[in-house]
Amino acid sequence: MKVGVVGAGLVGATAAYAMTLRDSCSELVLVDQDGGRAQAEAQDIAHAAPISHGVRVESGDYAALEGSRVVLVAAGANQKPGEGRPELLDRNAEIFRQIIPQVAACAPGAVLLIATNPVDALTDLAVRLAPGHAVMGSGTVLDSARLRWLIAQHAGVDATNVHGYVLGEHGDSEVIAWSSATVAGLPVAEFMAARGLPWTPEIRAGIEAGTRGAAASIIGGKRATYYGIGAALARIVERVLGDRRAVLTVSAPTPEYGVSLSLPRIVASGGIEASVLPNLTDEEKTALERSAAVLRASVARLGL
Ligand SMILES: NC(=O)C1=CN([C@@H]2O[C@H](COP(=O)(O)OP(=O)(O)OC[C@H]3O[C@@H](n4cnc5c(N)ncnc54)[C@H](O)[C@@H]3O)[C@@H](O)[C@H]2O)C=CC1
Ligand SMILES: CC(=O)C(=O)O
Repeated sequence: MKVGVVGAGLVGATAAYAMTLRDSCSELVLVDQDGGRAQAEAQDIAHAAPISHGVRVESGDYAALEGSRVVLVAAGANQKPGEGRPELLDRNAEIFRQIIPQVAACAPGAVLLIATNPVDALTDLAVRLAPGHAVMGSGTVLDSARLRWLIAQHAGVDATNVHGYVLGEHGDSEVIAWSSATVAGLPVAEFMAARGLPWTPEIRAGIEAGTRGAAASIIGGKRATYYGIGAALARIVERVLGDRRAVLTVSAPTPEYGVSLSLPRIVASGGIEASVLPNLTDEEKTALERSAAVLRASVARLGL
């Protein structure tokens, strides 16, 4: 159960660390254009192996990806404070044109998991650059976790007992599917009423803003986000390796919308087995159309 990580920066290394501590795989290989960094990160993470699950952690070149069941791609520029994800598109697309064909050649049969931003457009690009590979982007798995955490904070319950999906773009146009969000199996408003907790349009708007603005807020404070995404990536990898058929809001080409975006998807060993569109209100459907239009414009810039 070998996993490759291309891009051993904050996100790639944190995901590798999360996979090591969670026993997500048996072997990890870190690849980066900065070979010294990949080697140092692999060594540092490997020191956690004897006191966790014994995962073998190494660094290498592209050829070392051979035999990987999943290759996580987290190489490329991240946002500076005040910068948006779309501003990374041209720089990171150029990097993808260099690295994805090498990944595809060296790890035939691997599922490619894209984390680099803007993740939806780069998922579309990776699909074109790695024909025959199953490709998915981390999409709104992180945003859905942020939403669930914020609702849980207000509801006063364990965040794992909150369910809810963020759909569409991993970015400003993302859609919070309130109509299908639940706490302890109840629609959010019903749970709050049952517990005597306030649930006003202002509280809901605050949770939406907290979900959508989380990355900017964290980047403003410490220049990058990596723990939440590291855990999200480890979770996705585990679900693929274990053929778990977990429902995760990963990003993938979506014919109905003509672009890669996030919907709840059943994730199995071969990648995405099926997509499930929750029942949406008319307002949510319109917002999802709008999000898809934003993404189509972004992909058009790449000439795809
Ligand atoms: N999908 C999501 O939810 C999230 C995505 N990200 C994205 O992940 C990406 C990585 O972010 P960080 O790890 O913080 O950046 P970082 O700067 O810490 O790491 C990036 C790594 O990519 C490597 N790299 C650059 N060009 C390369 C090439 N041609 N070949 C191989 N390696 C190359 C660099 O040497 C560096 O080690 C960014 O695009 C960021 O926006 C970050 C957080 C969440
Ligand atoms: C950086 C980024 O995409 C995030 O933390 O959501």
